[in-house]
Amino acid sequence: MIGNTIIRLHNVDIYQQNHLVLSDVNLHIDKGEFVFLIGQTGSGKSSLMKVIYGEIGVGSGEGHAGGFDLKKLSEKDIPYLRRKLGIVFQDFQLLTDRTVEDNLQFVMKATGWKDNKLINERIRDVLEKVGLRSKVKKMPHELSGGEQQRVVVARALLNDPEIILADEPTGHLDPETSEEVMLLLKEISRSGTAVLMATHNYHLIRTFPSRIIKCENGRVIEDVTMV
Ligand SMILES: Nc1ncnc2c1ncn2[C@@H]1O[C@H](COP(=O)(O)OP(=O)(O)OP(=O)(O)O)[C@@H](O)[C@H]1O
Repeated sequence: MIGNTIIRLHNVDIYQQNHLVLSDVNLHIDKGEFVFLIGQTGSGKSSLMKVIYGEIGVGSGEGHAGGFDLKKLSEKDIPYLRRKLGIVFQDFQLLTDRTVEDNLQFVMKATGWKDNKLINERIRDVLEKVGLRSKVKKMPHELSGGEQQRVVVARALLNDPEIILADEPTGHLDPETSEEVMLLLKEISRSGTAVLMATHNYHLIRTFPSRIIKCENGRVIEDVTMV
């Protein structure tokens, strides 16, 4: 991949089973960009993200993410691709039976970290970034919804990803807490990690003007202007 490009899809058709969800997708995301992904329910936002993290294959066209050629991706490449992507999805919440620290440690061990000293340092670094250093020993139920979501963002940052894929990260949060999480994601993009955030929350889109990509009628429209 050339220069600062993190994600590049060129003429890609995206299928769920045998159903063509999005055709002829062209998408380009650079280092440190913040991009909203919008579109009605069922328009293909999650499917697009699944292509980027290797859960749905690229058939026609070309796709690159985090330095990987998505067309040539093998099963054994997938964990390495995912280390370059931070994933913040609603169906990937914190494990409720262990502390914040143990949640983060669990992911690190699963992604190949071995040195306990480095693990502890990294956990404290990412919690510092999301403003939750003091909550390291707390159980998820001892945190507010917004704090839990910030821990999920911290977990996504553990492997210093090139991009965070966030699918409705504020879906369950009240307006004020949604803005807090949004500010955090914006700050993360300013520090160089791109963010692709699927949302239905037009208030956030108006409050935090950013580049917008839309899934509509089986197509991806790049650079939509909102009024
Ligand atoms: N596992 C699956 N098998 C078959 N079809 C699926 C599967 N997952 C999604 N689809 C279909 O693919 C289309 C796009 O779904 P997708 O989840 O990508 O939409 P979305 O824009 O993310 O929706 P939402 O805003 O509700 O999350 C829909 O028609 C959906 O029914």
